[in-house]
Amino acid sequence: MSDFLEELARRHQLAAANAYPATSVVSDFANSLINWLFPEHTGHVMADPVLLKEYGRKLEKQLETLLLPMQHQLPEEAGHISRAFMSRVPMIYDELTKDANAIFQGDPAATCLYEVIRAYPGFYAIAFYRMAHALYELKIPLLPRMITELAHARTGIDIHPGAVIAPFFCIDHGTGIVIGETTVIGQHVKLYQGVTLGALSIEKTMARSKRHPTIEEHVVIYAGATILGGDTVIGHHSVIGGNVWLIRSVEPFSRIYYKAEHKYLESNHE
Ligand SMILES: CC(=O)OC[C@H](N)C(=O)O
Repeated sequence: MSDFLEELARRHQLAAANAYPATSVVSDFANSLINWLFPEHTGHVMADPVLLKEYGRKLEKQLETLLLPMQHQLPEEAGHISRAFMSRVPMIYDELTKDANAIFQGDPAATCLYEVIRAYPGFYAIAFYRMAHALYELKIPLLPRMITELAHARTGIDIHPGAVIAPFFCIDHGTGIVIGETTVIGQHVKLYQGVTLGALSIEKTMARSKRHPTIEEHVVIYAGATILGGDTVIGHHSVIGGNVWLIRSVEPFSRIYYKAEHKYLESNHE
């Protein structure tokens, strides 16, 4: 056998030893959970409380089955983690209800909550993030990242499951938003498309440090702003303008705007 094929054989053996669930199985679980909590999302309604309870049990079993192949990498037994996750679901629901309301209140174009839940990419990305964050806190490897990447692929909104985001989080439009692993966001924060809450390009050895900014409550960040660094704190009630590049902290109630160096040229030609 050629060296190349031997190399591939080693890779496949290693992959078999690190058995993670198929992406489609993870996607099915994540979407089923959202539909259980918010039937508006797909329109698949289960009004009977008995059915709802059964569905909850089914989801718990589904998560346990999904975790079983990776049991040797889990801090606790798959069934225990699955139960622990399901006990957190009411809190996830509460936070998502607040997020949906914040999106509805924050966007004059939203006609009703149903529209936000059914059609808004921001709601979908936050829902997947909140689910992934709960699994991340339970120290489950890879799975949380798979879940946020499903939302990233669908919405263009990239939220790392490690970020800590308080409720009443509003994302309007959202395409191109990036929120890094150690970001902290307070209540009632609103982000527009293309915002990056990121890290400076630093050594891999700094991986466990706080690398991403802290955004205090009631901050609005307009399209295309880039805010970087673990020591960067955006004080509460600040407004950060579009295309701003910020790698330092700003006081509460700040107004930070991008000042163009070149004026637009106006043509007099007809
Ligand atoms: C969001 C971002 O800029 O992240 C940079 C890099 N992935 C890190 O986590 O440090």
